[in-house]
Amino acid sequence: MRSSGTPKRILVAGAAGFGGAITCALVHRHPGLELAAATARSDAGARLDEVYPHHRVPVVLEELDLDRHADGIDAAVVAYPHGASAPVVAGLRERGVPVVDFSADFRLRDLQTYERWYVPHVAPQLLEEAVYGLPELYRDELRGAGLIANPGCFPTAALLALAPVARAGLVADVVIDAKTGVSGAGRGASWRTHFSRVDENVDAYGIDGHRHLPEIQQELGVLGATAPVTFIPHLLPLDQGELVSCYVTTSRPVTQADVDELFATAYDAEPFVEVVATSPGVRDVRDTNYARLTARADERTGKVLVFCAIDNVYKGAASQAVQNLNLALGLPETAGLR
Ligand SMILES: NC(=O)C1=CN([C@@H]2O[C@H](COP(=O)(O)OP(=O)(O)OC[C@H]3O[C@@H](n4cnc5c(N)ncnc54)[C@H](OP(=O)(O)O)[C@@H]3O)[C@@H](O)[C@H]2O)C=CC1
Ligand SMILES: CC(=O)N[C@@H](CCC(=O)OP(=O)(O)O)C(=O)O
Repeated sequence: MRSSGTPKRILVAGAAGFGGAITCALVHRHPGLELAAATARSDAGARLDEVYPHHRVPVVLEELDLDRHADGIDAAVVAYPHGASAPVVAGLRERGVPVVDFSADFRLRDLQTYERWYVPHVAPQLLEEAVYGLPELYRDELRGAGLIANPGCFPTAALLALAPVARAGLVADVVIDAKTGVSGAGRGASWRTHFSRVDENVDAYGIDGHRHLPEIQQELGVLGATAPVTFIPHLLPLDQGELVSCYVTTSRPVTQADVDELFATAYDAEPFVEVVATSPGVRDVRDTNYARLTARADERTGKVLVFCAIDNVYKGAASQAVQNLNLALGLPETAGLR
């Protein structure tokens, strides 16, 4: 770690992926950070602005060499898929490097739950030190953290929508109806995300259980809500953007004034959560670190309805990682993000 006045040097591993590339762009333009190196496999040797011209980051992608790349850096972002991330994160932690991990490898505190939904864990010894990287819930723990598990995109939106009502002990049952663009699936093409299948189409997926369900349940549990959760994502013909519509059956009657007070108390001081009166849309938050939400007490049904829009690759991944880096490295939380 170097002196506090100089820019903090950041390694981005997995820089040729959607999330990694945006992280490089955010770090490149950040007043307090410097892109020390960006690594990739298939695109190694190419410049990032050849792979993604619109990000305009003229850095040459290199093959990851942990000994070389971990030397002289202040932190790393690992933007790999789950399973591939854990060994690299472990290697960086062994070398004393603070890490923000994009994958699910360190999000679930219970090893058995992780292995039930994902793959056998190769670095379970690090689970205990990992901090769940949702700054609105874990700000104090994120300051100076060594390992940050950046949340999934759906859990980010759903937890921001539900935290005020969960904390108030109001959740008796909740349905989370989520919509996402295809960039959430990463840069690898598949039939599921093929233009010819997605264009002019909408469908639900993960209806027998999506891997973000245990993550949402874990964090709602920390907030005191252990009620049944139904979570169903839908794929839309969008590139970036995510909207979660949450239908909460409440444990006691609530008025709109109650709901307004809960959300104002939770978010009035939050730099990246906008509580608005009108229905938020994904365009309202595109390419930003903002979560934009509205909450209603529905007098006809007695439910609380909360709608939250984020950009899945920004607040759902890359810009949230930078918010977390800012906290971990002692920089202003909003630096490089507005
Ligand atoms: N896209 C999104 O909206 C969100 C993504 N995430 C998470 O962020 C991570 C990255 O996602 P995203 O950027 O979308 O994914 P991409 O598929 O676009 O990028 C992942 C990158 O990881 C690299 N990679 C894949 N497997 C390995 C491996 N075994 N070893 C080393 N590198 C590997 C690939 O590198 P190469 O191209 O060089 O082969 C690829 O560029 C994932 O964990 C994802 O779940 C989280 C929230 C939202
Ligand atoms: C469209 C699409 O496939 N979206 C992804 C979102 C993944 C994500 O963003 O989160 P993780 O970091 O947990 O992978 C999905 O539903 O799995």
